[in-house]
Amino acid sequence: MRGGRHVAAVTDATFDLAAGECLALVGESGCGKSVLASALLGLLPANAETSGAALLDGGPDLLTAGERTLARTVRGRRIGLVPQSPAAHLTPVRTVRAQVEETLRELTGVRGPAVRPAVQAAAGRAAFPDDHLDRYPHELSGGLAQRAATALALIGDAPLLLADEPTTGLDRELVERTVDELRRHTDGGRALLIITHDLAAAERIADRVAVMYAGRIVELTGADRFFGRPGPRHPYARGLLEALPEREFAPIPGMPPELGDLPQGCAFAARCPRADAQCGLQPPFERGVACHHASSDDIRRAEEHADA
Ligand SMILES: Nc1ncnc2c1ncn2[C@@H]1O[C@H](COP(=O)(O)OP(=O)(O)OP(=O)(O)O)[C@@H](O)[C@H]1O
Ligand code: NI
Repeated sequence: MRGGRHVAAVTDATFDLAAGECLALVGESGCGKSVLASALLGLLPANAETSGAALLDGGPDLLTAGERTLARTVRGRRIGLVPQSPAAHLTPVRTVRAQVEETLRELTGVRGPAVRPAVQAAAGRAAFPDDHLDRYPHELSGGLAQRAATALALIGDAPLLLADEPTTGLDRELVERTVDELRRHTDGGRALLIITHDLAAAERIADRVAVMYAGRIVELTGADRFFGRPGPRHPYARGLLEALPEREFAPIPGMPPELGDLPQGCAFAARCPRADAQCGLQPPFERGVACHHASSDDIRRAEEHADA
């Protein structure tokens, strides 16, 4: 950034995603979720730098692949994207129908009289109403723009679908419908990375959950363990769950640190009830969690279970 300042938007993110699997990426606003997803598609802003590698099914490294490769063979075909701000990604001067038609022609080869029913089918997958297909993006509510973007992203049946907050602006019933449709995407061995603030949606859809905090994945675990027993091991991940209205409804005190000014050690220490001197060192990510106290927590929780 200006003045030589750097923002560590994503650091040491390591994960895999198997065919047929859904991974939910959660964490509070600004922790780097969208940057992580954008990096996989070569859609980072021009001032961004990456290192490391991202491999999809033996293809080229997505982080170093050229714009031509990404545009011709990756985006839409190998990796679908439901963008976080659909209104900004839809082409403003063309109707939803025109955009769905173009995507269908490009990705499925459908032609002639088959196009019209194919457009309706594609719209229907994302619960986009037929009678709004001839509208322009600016004529849509936020929720409808979201559904149009989801319909477009599903068309290619790409082996990997990235869905960045795909349920923003939808009511609960539509959230569940959308989430179930996205889950169906994983049938037949396709993978789904869903980014969401909505832990109920994550619980409904995910096989595994990755929790990000201040640019790092701090916990990565099975959804059953995360939402059920024994629960998350990282204090931040536990705090996220406890903040839910249907649980403790207790917000995590304090604010996340500035990504341009991160502490040396654990970035959550300043807000963490368990923090001690050890936390001045960056905890390694080991066995699914980055916390110096995770293993003592496991023991304590096991003891509590035994008592109960
Ligand atoms: N190219 C850039 N230059 C400067 N800062 C950037 C750049 N890209 C991302 N950031 C910063 O990195 C941080 C992470 O952003 P990101 O959009 O990934 O968060 P997020 O987890 O998706 O949040 P939200 O839940 O609000 O969508 C933000 O603070 C953002 O301002
Ligand atoms: Ni985001």
